[in-house]
Amino acid sequence: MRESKNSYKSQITVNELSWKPTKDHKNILEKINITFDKGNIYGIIGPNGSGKTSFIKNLLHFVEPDKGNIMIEDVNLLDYRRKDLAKKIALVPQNTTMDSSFLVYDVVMMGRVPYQKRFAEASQSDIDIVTEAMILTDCYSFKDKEVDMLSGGEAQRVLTARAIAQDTEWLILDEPTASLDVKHQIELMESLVKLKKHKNKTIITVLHDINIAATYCNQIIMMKDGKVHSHGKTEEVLTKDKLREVYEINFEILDNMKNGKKYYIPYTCD
Ligand SMILES: Nc1ncnc2c1ncn2[C@@H]1O[C@H](COP(=O)(O)OP(=O)(O)OP(=O)(O)O)[C@@H](O)[C@H]1O
Repeated sequence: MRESKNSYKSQITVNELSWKPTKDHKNILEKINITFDKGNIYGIIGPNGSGKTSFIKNLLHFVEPDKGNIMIEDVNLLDYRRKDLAKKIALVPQNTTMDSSFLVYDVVMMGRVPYQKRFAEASQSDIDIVTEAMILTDCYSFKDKEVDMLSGGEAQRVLTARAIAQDTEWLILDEPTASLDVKHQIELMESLVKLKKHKNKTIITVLHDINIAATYCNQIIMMKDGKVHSHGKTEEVLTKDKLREVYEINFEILDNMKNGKKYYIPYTCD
């Protein structure tokens, strides 16, 4: 891993990032410039096909930029060894079905692989971290179930527990609430707030639900057509004008008396 000459920064910096899946394809991501600072919960929002998942794939080095770069704490993402990157950033993927007969407990324990020597048994610390991650995501009661027997929402919680067990400073989630019932949506988002507050994690999460983003994220990145349309503090980004420009629909914005945040109601003109 090559260190840059600059002073150490606790940031992920995305510089002029452009990406296309093949040489002849048009750009899916276009000149993205953004800095993620530690200690925040970032919500990435935007319409279908605006490039949110493609952006995340670049952040995790699943694909490589065509132009620009991504620096993680002053080191180019492309220079990280896979195992070192797995100790820095964990991912909760979108809608993954787990087609195997592994037990829930074993899948969550896979989050500890970057820290374990080959063929070594789990340490007491691994077991404690895995247990804590399962309790936080409400998976402990079905830890001995086979994962291919789980409902979509249960599977999503197991994958979240596995990412938490990876114990990284950065946690990236792609639509983590998509298949969860309303109670588990709230519980998952509250567990992310706890991870930020008590374990010093920085969260970057793709969300479709603007009200969930408004309630739990203190920073928003709003994408449209492969570009960052606007980014910054949640209430400064989630304005009627900006939301209309991006989603092509109107929004009524109310005060949410329960939590002091805003509440967003979409509506059409006719
Ligand atoms: N490997 C690929 N080959 C061709 N097109 C791709 C590829 N990956 C993404 N795209 C296209 O890039 C665009 C952005 O896709 P992406 O999945 O990043 O959007 P998204 O904002 O995450 O969408 P959604 O909200 O529907 O999940 C889409 O039009 C998609 O079809």
